[in-house]
Amino acid sequence: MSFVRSLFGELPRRVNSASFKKAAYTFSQNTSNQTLSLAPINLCQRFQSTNAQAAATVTNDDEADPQDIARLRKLRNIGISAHIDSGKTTCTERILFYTGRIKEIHDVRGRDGVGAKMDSMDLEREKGITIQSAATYASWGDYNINIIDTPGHVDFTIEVERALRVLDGAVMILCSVSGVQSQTMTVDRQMRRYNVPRISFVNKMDRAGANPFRVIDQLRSKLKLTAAAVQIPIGAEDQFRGVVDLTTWKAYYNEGENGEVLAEKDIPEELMDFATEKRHELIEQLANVDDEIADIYLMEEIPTAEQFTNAIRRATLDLKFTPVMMGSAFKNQGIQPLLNAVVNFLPDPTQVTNTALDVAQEEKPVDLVPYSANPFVGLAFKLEEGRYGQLTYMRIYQGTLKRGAFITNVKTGKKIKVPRLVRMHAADMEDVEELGAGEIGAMFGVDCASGDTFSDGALKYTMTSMFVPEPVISLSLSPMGRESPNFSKALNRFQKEDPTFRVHVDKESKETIISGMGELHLQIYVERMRREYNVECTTGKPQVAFRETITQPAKFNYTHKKQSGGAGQFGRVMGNLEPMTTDEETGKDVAFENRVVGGNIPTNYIPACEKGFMDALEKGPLIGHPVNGIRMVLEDGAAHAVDSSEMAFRIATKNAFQEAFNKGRPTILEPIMNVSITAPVEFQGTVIGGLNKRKGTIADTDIQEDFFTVTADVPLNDMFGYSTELRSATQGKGEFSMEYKEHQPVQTFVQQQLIEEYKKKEAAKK
Ligand SMILES: Nc1nc2c(ncn2[C@@H]2O[C@H](COP(=O)(O)OP(=O)(O)OP(=O)(O)O)[C@@H](O)[C@H]2O)c(=O)[nH]1
Repeated sequence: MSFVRSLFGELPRRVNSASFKKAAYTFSQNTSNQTLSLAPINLCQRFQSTNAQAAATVTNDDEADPQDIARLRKLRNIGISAHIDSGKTTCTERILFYTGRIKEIHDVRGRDGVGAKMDSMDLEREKGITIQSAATYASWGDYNINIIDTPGHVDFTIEVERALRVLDGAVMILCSVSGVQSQTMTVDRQMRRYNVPRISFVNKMDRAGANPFRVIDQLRSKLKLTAAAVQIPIGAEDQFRGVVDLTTWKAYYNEGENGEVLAEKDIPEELMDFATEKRHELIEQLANVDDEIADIYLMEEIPTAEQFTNAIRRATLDLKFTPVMMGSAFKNQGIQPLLNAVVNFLPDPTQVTNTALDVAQEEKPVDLVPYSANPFVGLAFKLEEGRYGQLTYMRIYQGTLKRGAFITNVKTGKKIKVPRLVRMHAADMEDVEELGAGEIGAMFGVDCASGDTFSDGALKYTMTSMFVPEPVISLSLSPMGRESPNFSKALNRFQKEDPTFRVHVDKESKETIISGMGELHLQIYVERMRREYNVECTTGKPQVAFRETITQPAKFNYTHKKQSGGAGQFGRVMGNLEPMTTDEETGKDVAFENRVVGGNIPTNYIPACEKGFMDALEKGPLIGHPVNGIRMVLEDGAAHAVDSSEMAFRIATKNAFQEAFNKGRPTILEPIMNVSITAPVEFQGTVIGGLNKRKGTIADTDIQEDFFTVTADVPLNDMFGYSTELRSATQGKGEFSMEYKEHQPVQTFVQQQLIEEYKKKEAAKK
């Protein structure tokens, strides 16, 4: 049973590929910076898809403003995702430097104490990790690139999800030594979920043990991607000096103090054989996914640079191929060629079909048509508390967003004026008058929740929601000293910003409980509470987010009666409790169904029964954790002409639920984490022994050079204190990461233990 739910379920977002053969790209080579500029093309086939037309006045290039088309062709919205510490922030920093957006390079945890530009939160700079994704844009040649730097730590997965939702393409960064790591797999799943075309960048080519071809093998074997190197390295490890581009058949070296000069030279003689072999491999891989290259391959010819580029672009957009680039961000190598790859191989906004649901037409899916002349539709994909109030990040899917214009929040129907519009550059911003279709920017002073869709007011479109994982851990939280209104203000703000961060007040203990994706996730909010809202808090012990459910159906027949003295109470409910799997369409795994006929329970009491059901879900009978995976079917009942009331039926249903629950072979579910550990091989036995002790199920082990990687499924409840154990078991040389996999029933004896503990706790309260 899956307990990961999306709010409204997912709609496919796909790259429109069917028409690529007809709408072939023609490239002309621009030798100065090696980017290939796109000549005008006719893409009219793309939007003659079945359901797109309603909202668009402009549906194809022939009708569109040529200037708008030219702007769109030169626009890229990309995300940079990877396993933690692979160098995303460092890469982004270099991109900003080479594109002239920043004048100096400041490294992550750099000695200059400035920190990377993209890590703008104090906490990020201190910890050297990226927590919030920051948006920025850069110009490369005459291309505009919007970049979202995403965090790598699993606790911040929602940030990655959000970024991928609104981006058209992505760069997946891998470490040349560690290759495909646990988080790479998470990112891979996310990219597949949102059909995001990607290029791969093997970073840290300067590190000892760097081997990009081993990484490519892993992309093929572990992620099942058709991947091939578009470059080969010149020199290795600390002798790494540049790359040979297999498509242009030239060598490129970064020269100058900060690698700002990209020198093009002939391929060194000693690399000719290897380059030829790898070019052959590239052709072979492309031939498998592209007809034009297949023909060339059969004729034993070598594609021209243009043929290569067109084919790589086609296959990448078609999600059939990932080109692999390589370099060292830290040593300023290979970043300009990566930028060229971004503009050459990743789609512009018109090449990605984004779908919305038309609320006015029973949520019929409609394709959005990204021309600026069309009616406005945009998605608020991220909120941030900025220096000047709430900052709302917006992706414009069609139409134009103008400062001073009125737009409507489709969910609430509220019309708002856009007071201020900016383009983001990490914590800095630039005011703009308008943003066209396909752009990403931010608005000030707009009250909304993350995930809200805005339109011109006439269109009632809602964009598909984002995949929101269930929280796995919770903490009790209370402000130290005097109550401050800032406490609840901060909690409200954080919940609006982050759907994986949840807050509720335990009805009995009156404690505020926060839940999220991991200890670090929650710690960061506690810390932000202190720094940004001046509220110091104490926290309870982290608790695993258990769930309760039943495994077999059970009948209920319950009468709530209090008819002696004063106003009486009477309500009788009869029916069934049933186990329920997640409904694919709604994403829900709890439901209340009313099948009462003949008015045995008057219809005006049915909502009260449903409320009683919702009350019961909050606190399960076994250990007081929320109940999931359950349907309550109300079939019959009875009411009393005088004594029945909403309250009586609400109580009756809640009690009926609890009674039936205990008859339905109830079970406790716990979050199982997918844990991945890497350490030197000499510690393999100890590490695996440790995992066994923690009830881990080993899924895979892999040895590379002197390191082994083991992945295992381990109950989160058994992972407390693991980082300390791993550190001492591996002399500080082991690393681990974990990601939520699913909720699964706990073992019988664990269930007994948990119930005993809960009973004791409850008894102590009395
Ligand atoms: N040797 C070497 N180190 C690098 C390279 N790129 C980044 N690093 C280092 O790797 C560490 C992590 O780099 P970041 O850029 O913070 O990585 P990140 O992926 O953004 O990290 P998170 O945001 O925390 O996930 C830093 O100490 C960098 O200096 C590289 O090309 N070579």
